[in-house]
Amino acid sequence: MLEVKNIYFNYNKTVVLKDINFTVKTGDHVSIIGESGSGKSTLLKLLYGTYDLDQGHIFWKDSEILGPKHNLIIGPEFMKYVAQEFDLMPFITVAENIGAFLSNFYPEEKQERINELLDVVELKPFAKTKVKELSGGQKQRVALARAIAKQPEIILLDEPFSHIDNFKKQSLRRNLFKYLKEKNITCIVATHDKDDVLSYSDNMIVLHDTKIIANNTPQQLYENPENKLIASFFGEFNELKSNGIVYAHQLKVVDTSDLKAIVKQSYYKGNYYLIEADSNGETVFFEHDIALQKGKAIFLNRV
Ligand SMILES: Nc1ncnc2c1ncn2[C@@H]1O[C@H](COP(=O)(O)OP(=O)(O)OP(=O)(O)O)[C@@H](O)[C@H]1O
Repeated sequence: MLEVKNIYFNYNKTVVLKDINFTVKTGDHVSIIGESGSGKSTLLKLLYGTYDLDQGHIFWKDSEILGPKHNLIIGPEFMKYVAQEFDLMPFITVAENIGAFLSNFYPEEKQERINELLDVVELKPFAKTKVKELSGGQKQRVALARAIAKQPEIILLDEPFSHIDNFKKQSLRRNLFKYLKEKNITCIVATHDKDDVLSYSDNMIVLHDTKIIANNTPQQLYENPENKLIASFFGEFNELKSNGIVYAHQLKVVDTSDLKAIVKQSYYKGNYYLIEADSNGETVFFEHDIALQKGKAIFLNRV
């Protein structure tokens, strides 16, 4: 189990994290979300022992994770951290990068392991390509494969798919999170993407204004968003005087209701339209299967 107890941290006297407490069970996946600058990357770096804490303690099982004042080498053996700027060796191949920290003692097993990892990140065709010739997204995939090569007990991922196109992202996300679950590797992901969270995280931690403002299952937070920050992470929403926070897909056009609105704009979204409307000076968003004429009066109800 990972235990984070009452940690405080500042950069040059600017407090970034205050009174942070949470635990993660072995094998669980937890995502950390929050606005840009809310301290997600800093928290991952603290979990890795990159900096000394101002206060508090971090434990993985019985080992305390300590910063550079106490350790010559940053990052404990059982933990891997994939930063936003991945640190690869550009002049050697993809396969060599992935195998760089694997033992040469059993060459056949080493090759098998590299092949397995190339499959997880879908880079088999690039095994012999030099890393300097890869795109940003391909490099990110090499960094992910290298991080899991020696099977850590816990992995910290900072925006792991940020450089990867949508076409590859879906399958890579499935492969990677499935692989980590199968191997019982605890995983902490800092992300802006709800798709990293909804299907794959056991818990979701929300950072805001130096503190944790929510820590619950993604389903619980999605279904009962306590505030606008949480709702906005999941999608387009409204804060209605009568109904509180309501997602756009929860409002439907009906024959009559107390919520009257005038259509302002229809946005094509593929399998639906997002409609922007005005209700007594308040902007309301809802989803509809066809575009609606600007100026049309409609009534909405929460479904
Ligand atoms: N090395 C540093 N020195 C000083 N301040 C820093 C340093 N790194 C980050 N900060 C500041 O600490 C705050 C938190 O930054 P952090 O990178 O942890 O946020 P984040 O939530 O990961 O943001 P993003 O989503 O944009 O990656 C920001 O205000 C940032 O400017």
